[in-house]
Amino acid sequence: MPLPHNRRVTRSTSRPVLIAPSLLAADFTRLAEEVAAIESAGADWLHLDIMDGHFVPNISFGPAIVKALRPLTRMPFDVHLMIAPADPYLAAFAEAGADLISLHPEAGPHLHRSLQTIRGLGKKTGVVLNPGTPVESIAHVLDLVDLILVMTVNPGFGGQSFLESQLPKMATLRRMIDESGRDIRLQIDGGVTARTAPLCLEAGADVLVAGTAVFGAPDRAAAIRAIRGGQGA
Ligand SMILES: O=C(CO)[C@@H](O)[C@H](O)COP(=O)(O)O
Repeated sequence: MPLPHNRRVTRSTSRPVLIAPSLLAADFTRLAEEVAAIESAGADWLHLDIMDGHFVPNISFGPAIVKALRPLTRMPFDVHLMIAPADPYLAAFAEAGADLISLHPEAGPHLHRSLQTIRGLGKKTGVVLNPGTPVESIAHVLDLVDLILVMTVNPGFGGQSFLESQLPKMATLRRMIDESGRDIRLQIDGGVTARTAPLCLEAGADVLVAGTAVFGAPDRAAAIRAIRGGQGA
C-alpha cells in the first residue's frame, strides 16, 4: 500500500538512521562531483557496488576507482562485493580505502574465514542476504559481523522495484540482532525510496542504501531527508 512521505514511522530501534547513496546510480563521467554533491547533501556513507559479471550479471568497477575517490570525501566507504570468489580481492579493497566490506555467503568457499580476513585487515565486516537467502545462513557468524545487508532486489542492477516480501526477514534479523546484544547494523538495499524507506525503518533497519532515489533526484538533499524520514521530497 503506498505510504505518504511524511507518515510518522514507529521504529523498533533508536539508533540514528544512516543514508548510504549507491554510486552505481551516479553520472560516471563526473564521479568526483557526484561524490561531493551527495556529501554536501547530507549522505552519511558512500555505498560502492562491486560487480564481476559472474556472481551477478553486470560489471561495475574495481579497487582503482575506490582508491581514486578515497581522498575526495570524508564519508566512510561501504563496499558491497558482488564477486565470487571474494577472498583474493579483500586486501585490495581494504588498501584502496574501504571502511566496511560486505560479502555474500554464496561467494564462498568459507564465509567465516572471509570475515576473519576482513577483520584482520582492520576493516568492518558485512554479510549480505539475497532475497532467496535465509537468515539461518549467517546465524553462526554473528560474532564476526558489524552489518547485515538485506537485499530487497536481486543484485546486479539499480532501478529495480523493492521486494516487500523481504520485510519479515528484516524484522527477524532485528530480533536476532537485539537478542544477540551485539553492535550490528541492519542495512537495506534495492528500490529504497521515500515510500519504501518507512517500511524498512519500521521493520528495524538503521542503514538505507539508495541509488536512483538519491542520484536521480533534482534535489538530493531533499531526497536524503525524505528517505531518512523527514520532509522535503
Ligand atoms: O547493489 C545494488 C544492486 O545490485 C544496489 O545498491 C542498487 O544499486 C541500488 O539501486 P536502487 O535500487 O536504489 O536504484
